[in-house]
Amino acid sequence: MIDHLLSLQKTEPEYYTDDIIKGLVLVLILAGTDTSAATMEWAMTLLLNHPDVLKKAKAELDIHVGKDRLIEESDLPKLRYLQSIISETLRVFPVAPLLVPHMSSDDCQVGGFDIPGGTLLLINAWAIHRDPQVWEDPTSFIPERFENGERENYKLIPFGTGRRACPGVGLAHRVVGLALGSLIQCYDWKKISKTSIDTTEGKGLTMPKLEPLEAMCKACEIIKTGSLELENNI
Ligand code: HEM
Repeated sequence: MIDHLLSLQKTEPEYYTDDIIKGLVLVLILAGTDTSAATMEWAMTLLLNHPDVLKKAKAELDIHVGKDRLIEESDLPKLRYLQSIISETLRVFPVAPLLVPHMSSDDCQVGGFDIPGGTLLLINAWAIHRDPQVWEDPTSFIPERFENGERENYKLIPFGTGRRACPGVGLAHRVVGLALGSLIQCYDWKKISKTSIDTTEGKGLTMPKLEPLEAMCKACEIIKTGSLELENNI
């Protein structure tokens, strides 16, 4: 991407100054890292609290990737259950619960309410995702709900919607999918205590867990075979 911006600098130097390029790269790092990392932490927490879901995800990986090689980005479209886990995690714990503030550029109507131009608008995605009139059993973690086509627009908006929606949505799904898939494929996971892991939300720009996740893991055989395979390919 930096290559692309630098080549644009050659054709439009008055716009693509070093400062603009630095700003673009900075915003991608700021908007893309904590959000993806926090989503991973919530996903692992939910999986540890729902071992049946974790087992089903591992079985899906066994079927579509196998035990002889590590998961690759190209496997992701086949891993529908893993994708449902990510969607369900983002539904229950959207890491940008109020999206980002928007301002109406003109007088408009939203949901029957008259909004004057210049009004600051906040969208409570967290509340929409947990609204019992919109979702059945909204506080439960049920990735299966997405297997039945539960994907209507405006019900699930962890990335916002419309022309100011998150431009990193595709990258986020790939990064979280690959990282989460790798953690599930390569390790056997366990909680550190018998009780459920606390899922209280803390405060922060991207909604963190109040208590950072602690868990135990044991490396699986695939770590050895997968690393050997990687070494041979280098
Ligand atoms: C799980 C991961 C992520 C979540 C939940 C997330 C969520 C969001 C949300 C809610 C917004 C505001 C949308 C709105 O205004 O209504 C946003 C904006 C944005 N995101 Fe993401 N994001 C994620 C990952 C990423 C990644 C990986 C990148 C790029 C590397 C990225 C880049 C951006 C940028 C540049 C904006 C500002 C867009 C604009 O104002 O036009 N995000 N994101």
